[in-house]
Amino acid sequence: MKEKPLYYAIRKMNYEQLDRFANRIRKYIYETVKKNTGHLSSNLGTVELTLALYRVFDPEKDIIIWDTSHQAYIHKLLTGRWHSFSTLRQRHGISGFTNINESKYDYFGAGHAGTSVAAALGYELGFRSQNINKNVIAIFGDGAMTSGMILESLNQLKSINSKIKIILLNNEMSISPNVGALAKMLNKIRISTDYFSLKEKIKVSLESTDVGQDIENALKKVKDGIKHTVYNNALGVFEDMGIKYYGPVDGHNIKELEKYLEFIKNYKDGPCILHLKTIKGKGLDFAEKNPTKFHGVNNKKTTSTSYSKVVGYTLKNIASKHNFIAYTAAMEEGTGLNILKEKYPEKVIDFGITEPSIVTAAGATRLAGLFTVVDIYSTFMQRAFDSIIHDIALQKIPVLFLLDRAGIVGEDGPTHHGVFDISYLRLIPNIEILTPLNAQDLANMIFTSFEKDLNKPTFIRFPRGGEYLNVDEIIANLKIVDYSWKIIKRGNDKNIIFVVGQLVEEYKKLWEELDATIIGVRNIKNIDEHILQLYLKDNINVITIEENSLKGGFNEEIKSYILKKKIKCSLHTFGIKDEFVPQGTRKELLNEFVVKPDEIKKLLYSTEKIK
Ligand SMILES: Cc1ncc(C[n+]2csc(CCOP(=O)(O)OP(=O)(O)O)c2C)c(N)n1
Ligand SMILES: CC(=O)[C@@H](O)[C@H](O)COP(=O)(O)O
Ligand SMILES: [Mg+2]
Repeated sequence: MKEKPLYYAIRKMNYEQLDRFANRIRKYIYETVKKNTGHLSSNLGTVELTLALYRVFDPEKDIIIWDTSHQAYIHKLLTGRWHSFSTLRQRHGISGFTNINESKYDYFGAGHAGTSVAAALGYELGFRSQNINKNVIAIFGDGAMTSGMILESLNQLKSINSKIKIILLNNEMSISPNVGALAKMLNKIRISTDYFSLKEKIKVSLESTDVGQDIENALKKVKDGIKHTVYNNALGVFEDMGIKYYGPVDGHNIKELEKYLEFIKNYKDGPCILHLKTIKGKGLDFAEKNPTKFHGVNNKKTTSTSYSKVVGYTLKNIASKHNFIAYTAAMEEGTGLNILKEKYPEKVIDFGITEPSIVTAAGATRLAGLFTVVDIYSTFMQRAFDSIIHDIALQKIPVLFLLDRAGIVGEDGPTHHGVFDISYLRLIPNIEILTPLNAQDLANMIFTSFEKDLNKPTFIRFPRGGEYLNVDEIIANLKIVDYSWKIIKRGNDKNIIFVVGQLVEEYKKLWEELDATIIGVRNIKNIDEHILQLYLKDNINVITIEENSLKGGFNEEIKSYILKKKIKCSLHTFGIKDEFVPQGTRKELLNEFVVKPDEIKKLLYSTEKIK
């Protein structure tokens, strides 16, 4: 049943009622993400803004574009998804991000950071050519602001005579604290305005005394200094680009927000930006104190050790012996590099959400003579495709790439599944793609890369998830390994199953059940000719299973080998068809879209299995 949007109702509320409603929203979001997983701190920081925004602007007519959109839950609640929000991030439920197929109020889908201003510009240019007059608003965080895409788009505003309205959410945080000069500049403005409100308070209580007067005078001098150096810088950056600057404004004061939103609504001379000071995690004490921990809430009470942690501990161990730099793109915690950083802060470099720049920089770091690691989620590495080809592979620079979250990620859904990397890497010459079979194998491959050094760019891909293991044992058992494929189980040689990477571990019970020979694939580009010669024969059933798109995937290596050698066998390929995988739990999606245990069994045990 279609729900009535709530944004009409909030226009009738007084400020007291709005405050109460804001609390109710916070509670609902918290209860939902606790149950379903999801993004907490960022949404707690946009409650008042979204309420004020939909009292001043009209989501029916005005084009409102949320960057990344992990903070757009309140937008969803107000635009007809209050009840269905209980299905957030579940299979067939409401997406954790904006999605144009979910609601007409979601004007642009997102999930990856930095696209909002480009999308706003595109809308504006499209409307302009059709003489349609609409407000177009882009909302992005201070973390997203430092991504190349936002900066490239801001650079265009004045020259195309844009009138878009920008809202900048400045909470000093990406997932971890923000990095870079722009973040520093914004933070300075926050401090200066905090100073102004502090000054007002002091003034009231001390004004009447002589001491009070002295402090007041001293503060005035400081204020003038700050005003000059800080405010001018802030205005400078935006206004020099031709963007009218308003702010900074308390992003949690609805009345104040409305006043400034009216300003930007009525500003018609060009592009403008409203700078808001927000608090990540606002309203829930534990989230305000630890916004990074509550950026993403995971409901799984698991004691397994994530592959990211295995990476962190392995690198930490290696760091006692090897000099190197590990680059991250704003994902220190997610990638486990925080573990390395605790002991070796100088070895971890966070450039923020700048994946292409990081890959290029890493190539040059390696040319400068230092072993270099780049640790980026598979889905975000898509942004760096040209850097990989043009800057790394073409020059054959031996950087070690760790592709975290390669495969199905689960509830984040189609924007975040890392199911294209085998395809987008397989076509690039000069590189190695490794697919460890389990946590120990992952640690060993990293260890080997350092001990033997690399002779070409090397990508190690591993999924979201982990194993029940003791990290100390993994570290104690580190050893140099080769990258050949492994016979996991010798069974019926008429059924040969090639399983790529960690699926060997995750589905080990299934492999035990099957009447088949199971081969663990640990290297995608250098196929193991020895194994293929031994096992691929006429009149057998061959199955490949990979957590990647079938187009361009590992299966194509086997297919071309079979064709080249003219082997007369049947080949069945399991992996992702030509489609985007929806959201759901990792397990349900793996069973439905990748491994499909029932189909495999049917294939092996059907009488017509060999064609
Ligand atoms: C291209 C890309 N890289 C990395 C991420 C992971 N990521 C999601 S949200 C986020 C932090 C964004 O910070 P900000 O825009 O300031 O939003 P906040 O959470 O602080 O409200 C990051 C790094 C992403 N979504 N897209
Ligand atoms: C919004 C975004 O891109 C990230 O916050 C992502 O949801 C992180 O997911 P992990 O929990 O896998 O680190
Ligand atoms: Mg932020």
